[in-house]
Amino acid sequence: MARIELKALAHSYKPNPTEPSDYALRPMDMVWQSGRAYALLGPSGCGKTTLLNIISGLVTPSHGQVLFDGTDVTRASPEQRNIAQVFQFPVVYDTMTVAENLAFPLRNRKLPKPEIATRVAEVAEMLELTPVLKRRARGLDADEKQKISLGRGLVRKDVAAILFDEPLTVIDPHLKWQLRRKLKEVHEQVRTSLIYVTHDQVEALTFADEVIVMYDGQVVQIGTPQALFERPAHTFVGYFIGSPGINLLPCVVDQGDAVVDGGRIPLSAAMLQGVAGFLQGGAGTLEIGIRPEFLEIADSGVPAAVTAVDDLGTHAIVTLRLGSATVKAKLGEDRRLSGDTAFLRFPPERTLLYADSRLVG
Ligand SMILES: Nc1ncnc2c1ncn2[C@@H]1O[C@H](COP(=O)(O)OP(=O)(O)OP(=O)(O)O)[C@@H](O)[C@H]1O
Repeated sequence: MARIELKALAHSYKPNPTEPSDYALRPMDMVWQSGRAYALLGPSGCGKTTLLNIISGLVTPSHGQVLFDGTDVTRASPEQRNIAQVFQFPVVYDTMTVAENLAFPLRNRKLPKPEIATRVAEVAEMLELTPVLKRRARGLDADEKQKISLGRGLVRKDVAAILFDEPLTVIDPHLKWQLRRKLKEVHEQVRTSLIYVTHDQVEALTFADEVIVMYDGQVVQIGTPQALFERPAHTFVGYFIGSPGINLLPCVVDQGDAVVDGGRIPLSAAMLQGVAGFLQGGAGTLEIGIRPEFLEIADSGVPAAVTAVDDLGTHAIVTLRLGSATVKAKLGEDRRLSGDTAFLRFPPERTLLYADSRLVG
């Protein structure tokens, strides 16, 4: 397995890019540590597949370098980089048995037969394919075929990294959860470097040691699932991760408070210090961010009109109107609301400030 480094990497599919919007990937520097599981998360079109294909060698970047353990592989093929890949749709040989399919990458590398047999048995066991090992792939359903693809990705121990491009898309929803857990377990056993592309936050958060969130051709945050939830570095991360997403309220800063439409929210010294330079610039957008989980309904505070309460059994989502903005609060089942007006408290340690979409302080 390899430590993967991207140096001043950018990519445009256009021959003469000039505008930032001409780039599928904007300039980035990044290090992927050996042996970790990364999820590449973002909406459709943000550049995930382009980045994955640059790491694998299927696409040569228009700018910058890719290094594997310090060696420049920018122009090397996937075979030369020693990468295993699992795609969205199963890649299996229908006329071969499941065991032959799993053995294929090892036979290609001319491993001794006993070693191949042992490894195939191990991987089949991990993915619960043992009962069908002797069956031809042709007769199997899409779920089992994709498990074979996953197995072929996992079977070689000597790969630099295994790259997955939305591998669970074709899998039946009730099996997805199980396979995701399985992949995590397998990773804990093999500790190969894994990069897993998905647009599904649950998939990313349950699978990865670290999640890389992409938006509009840029990496906007790299962090543990907890960090992405508690301190989104960009408003997009706050909105994309969590359900419902983060509340964002346009504000101005006045005498140490954020003034929102409807009330004042005290800011910490660190936030005020962080935002000072931005305020001197005089232009741009400031927003208060708070997760629905952390917004409190108290006996006093910023008044807001309750517009809806959705009782979801274990908790309720309360929708409130604050000036011209709408906010949501997640309440435990022990909390009850009385009346049409609620008072909102913004706990300082949970309240975030964003300047032009970037976290301040
Ligand atoms: N071969 C190509 N030629 C030209 N433009 C491309 C090509 N492949 C991707 N793009 C463009 O590059 C941008 C990033 O696409 P990419 O497929 O990397 O995003 P993604 O995040 O993987 O999206 P999805 O989840 O839909 O696959 C998009 O605007 C897309 O239209």
